[in-house]
Order: sequence, then structure tokens, then C-alpha cells
Amino acid sequence: MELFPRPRTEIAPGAVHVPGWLSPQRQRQLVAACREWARPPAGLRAARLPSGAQMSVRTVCLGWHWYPYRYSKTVDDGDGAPVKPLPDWLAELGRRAVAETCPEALPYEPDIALVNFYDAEARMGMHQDRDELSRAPVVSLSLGDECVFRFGNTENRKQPYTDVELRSGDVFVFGGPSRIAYHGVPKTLPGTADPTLGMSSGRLNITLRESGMR
Ligand SMILES: O=C(O)CCC(=O)C(=O)O
Ligand SMILES: [Fe+2]
Repeated sequence: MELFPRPRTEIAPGAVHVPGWLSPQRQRQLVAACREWARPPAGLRAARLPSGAQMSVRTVCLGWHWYPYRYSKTVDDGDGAPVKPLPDWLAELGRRAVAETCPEALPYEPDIALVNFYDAEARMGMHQDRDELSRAPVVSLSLGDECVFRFGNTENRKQPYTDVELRSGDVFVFGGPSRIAYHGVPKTLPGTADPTLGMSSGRLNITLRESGMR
């Protein structure tokens, strides 16, 4: 229980942070599921950017495999295996998040999940999520260690932006005028996770998206 419950906040038009949205039981279920998804084939790996640099975040994809800067049904930049399916229960969870934060975006049929794992050193630079054809909202679920999530503007990586603390169980939905806002994770706060969650260390983030592709 939070001594001072964190309020639901609209960070920018169309960008809503709902703290503590996932029950502890649901968080444990998601952590266990991520552990399964991370296994090969088509398991967890660090994507390589066009510059040649490897991302510090490791990712496993469901539904469609993302690599800089496109989607595929197979892991073209890795073992070549078919991407794992996105389970209906996870799409349903995304739908519930949209229904509670931006019902005008319904119906919502996410067919992509990117599962990101951050160790203590991992970060994600400011970027836009714009490899999807659909402009339906992105639903972001956080598990494990807290992080600083930087949510910016649609023009560039710089100010104005807002730093939001995302904790395990929080949902952050961005759509509408904020759908292609720049965002990133400048740092995580190692050691802040609840030990009963089933993760010894690190942070997991799941983003659900609609591809607009067939
Ligand atoms: O880890 C996060 O909270 C954000 C992840 C993200 O922006 C992405 O996967 O595109
Ligand atoms: Fe993103």
C-alpha cells in the first residue's frame, strides 16, 4: 500500500499515467510470462542500431518482430525464427487500459508487444514509436525496478519534456496528439523492485501497439 497514493495524471494531451494499475498477482503473472517469452527461439536479444551500436535494453517481441526500423513476422536480425504469438489475454489487458484512459480510441486491437528488459545500466534514448502504420495508442506496462520515464514533445528530443517515475504495476498510455511524442528512459532505480515479484533485479516494460499491418 502507498502511504500517499499517487494520482492518475495526464502528462500531456492524450498521455495518461495510472499508477498501480496492475494488481500484484497480475504483475507476478506478467513477470512469469516474460521469462517464458525470453527463451529462444525468437527470444530476448539486444537490437543493433544502424550506427552499429548495440542497444543496452534487451527485447523480445510478440506478434510482430521489431528491429531498427521495421517489423517482420520472423527474427530477421537474429535466429530467423517466427515471432512468438501475442496472447489474447494480453491484448485484452491493453484494451482495458485504453477503455479506462482514452475510450475514444476503442476498438483497440493490439497485435504487437515489445517486451524490454533493463539491467541496472540499461537506458533508452529519446525516440518516437513510429514504425507502426496505425496511430492507435501505445499501452506501456512497467514491472520490477522503478525508472525515470521522460515524456517529451512531438518535434524533437529536447525540452519541453516531463520526467515521470514509473513503478511496477503502473500503466502509461499515449495516443492522440501524443502518439508520436519523443520519449525515453534516462535511468532505472536498481534495487527498488518488490522481491516477491519474481524478478531478482532489473526492470521490464511491455508496450502494446497496433501495427495496422496484415
Ligand atoms: O521502457 C519504457 O518504459 C519505454 C519503452 C519504449 O519506449 C519502447 O519500447 O519503444
Ligand atoms: Fe518507445
